[in-house]
Amino acid sequence: MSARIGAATSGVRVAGLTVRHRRTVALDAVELDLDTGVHGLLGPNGAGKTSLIRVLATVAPPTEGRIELLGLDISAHQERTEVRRRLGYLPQEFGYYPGFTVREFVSYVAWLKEMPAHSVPRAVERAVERVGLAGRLDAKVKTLSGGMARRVGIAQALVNEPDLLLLDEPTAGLDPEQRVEFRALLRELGATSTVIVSTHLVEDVAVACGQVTLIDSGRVAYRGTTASLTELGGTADPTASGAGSPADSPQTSSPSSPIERGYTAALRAHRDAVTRGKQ
Ligand SMILES: Nc1ncnc2c1ncn2[C@@H]1O[C@H](COP(=O)(O)OP(=O)(O)OP(=O)(O)O)[C@@H](O)[C@H]1O
Repeated sequence: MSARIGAATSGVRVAGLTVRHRRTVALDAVELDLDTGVHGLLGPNGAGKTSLIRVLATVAPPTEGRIELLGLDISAHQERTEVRRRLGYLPQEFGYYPGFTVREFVSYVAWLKEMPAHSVPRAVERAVERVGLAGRLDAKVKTLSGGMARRVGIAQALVNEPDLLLLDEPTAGLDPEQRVEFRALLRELGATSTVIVSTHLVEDVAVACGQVTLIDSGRVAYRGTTASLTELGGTADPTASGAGSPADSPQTSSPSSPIERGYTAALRAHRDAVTRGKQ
């Protein structure tokens, strides 16, 4: 049996994770250690967030590196199968059979997760209730609005009460009221599970996440608590132009909020260190 990265039986342990898409290095020797709680994954477009979530969801293999999820080594077939039963995953774009109702679609995912048949009907109703769609259980998914379909995507990720929940841009398309409710749901889930949320909305992180990981050009640029990133923003120069083009800035309703300044300051410090290292 291969040596373990850590002794923990929960959370995420990643060592030397590299992901290449042809010649593009999407992740470059990433080290991560995440435990129970809600973890925000931030970073500019193309930073490598989706590549990371896809590898953690076991839908894409790493090019190099070791990954332990819930104490299990996902390079081993049996352990990977066990992890898949216990994780929930919302991809950035998810597909469904057009003829499925919400109930049928979420039940289908429960079946894929090999949940005991007797527990499925109640689990499906509970997951759909949690995303505020109880009244639409028997509606066809294709008849729902984009935001509602996104919530169905969140429901399918929750149906097995996962120990590890991976959400790629879950709030994209949600209206403000739904976003507020969803962030409360995230906090509730993070009390007992490891939840990783990739988002462009700094408010998602500020309100729902205890910890932040900032990725830039495939590397971890910052790891810390949401409070420490906000604090970093409190000491940063609010007039500083930041880490680069406006596309580097996360979306926020308050462009000069302390956490956004913290994001920009952390990114700039990381890039300065990378430049110094090259000199
Ligand atoms: N299938 C692919 N083939 C080639 N390159 C890819 C592929 N998928 C991703 N990439 C590249 O890998 C890098 C990381 O992409 P990734 O989608 O992981 O970033 P991201 O942080 O999720 O971006 P965004 O915030 O825009 O969703 C980018 O340079 C991207 O162009």
